[in-house]
Amino acid sequence: MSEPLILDGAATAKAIRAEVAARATKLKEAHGITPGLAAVLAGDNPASVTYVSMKRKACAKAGITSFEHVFGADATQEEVLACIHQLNADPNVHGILVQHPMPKGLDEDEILATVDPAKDVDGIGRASLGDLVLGHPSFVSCTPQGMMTLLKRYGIDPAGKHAVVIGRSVILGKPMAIALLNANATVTICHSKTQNLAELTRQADILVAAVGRPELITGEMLKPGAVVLDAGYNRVEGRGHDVGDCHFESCAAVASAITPVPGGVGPMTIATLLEQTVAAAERSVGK
Ligand SMILES: Nc1nc2c(c(=O)[nH]1)N[C@@H](CN(C=O)c1ccc(C(=O)N[C@@H](CCC(=O)O)C(=O)O)cc1)CN2
Repeated sequence: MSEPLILDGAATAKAIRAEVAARATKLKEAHGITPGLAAVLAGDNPASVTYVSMKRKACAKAGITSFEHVFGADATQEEVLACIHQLNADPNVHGILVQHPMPKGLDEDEILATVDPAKDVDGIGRASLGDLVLGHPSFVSCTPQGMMTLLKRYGIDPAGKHAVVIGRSVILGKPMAIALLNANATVTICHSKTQNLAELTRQADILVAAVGRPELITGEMLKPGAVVLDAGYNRVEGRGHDVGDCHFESCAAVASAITPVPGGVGPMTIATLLEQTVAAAERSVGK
């Protein structure tokens, strides 16, 4: 097999962030508004703290104002819901993101369902997920939408292909499977109770790994020429960077195209969040 095409999420995200910045400037000039994104973080999960900080920095570079609401791990449901209601009513906030996962004592589903769907730029509230299933225009969960954008920008059309999605989380696996279905792929979803995983992954023209298990997928589990999208972001002790769900070297030896970790799907997540925030701000002025 020849060298695979590297689906360069870092470079693609950079281009998207420049487009977002231009749209933010235009909004400011034409309507006097600056897009605003509010992040709600509860608890002290170090990865979540890092991701919120990455989002803050990306907003600053794109001309988006960021607001942060940080709660301790002992925050009550009522406190967080009151914050969401306040953000829903704030005209300077066009997008709200609730950093996942919330601490155990909080009902994340209810918190997400309280976000105004017009501001659900993270795309994981009930209304947004419902719209995705119904095929209505909606904000889509940022990682799946980022992967769909990556496929599009590299000219890879899922129509008629067999896509196998490993993982069924609300944030990744389920919305990715629906997005691929909406793009006319034939979709199989695998999860922890799936029997004979490798038998199914070997049938995939497009394989999406979104399971949170470092290097679970190896080259021998792939069909030669498969397109591999690795949405894993596992922290593994002794490795200086996040580790994907796919074993990169063995998968790259078989795949026709593959996302690296880091530098693949991760940067597309944040670029999509910015893109959906600026879109929410544009909609607020009727654009
Ligand atoms: N409310 C949300 N919570 C979570 C989401 C989400 O989209 N919305 N996704 C993940 C984590 N995440 C953003 O929150 C995220 C993960 C990874 C990256 C990223 O760019 N990773 C880099 C590597 C970074 C590093 O090693 O320092 C990469 O892959 O190149 C961005 C965002 C869970 N929670």
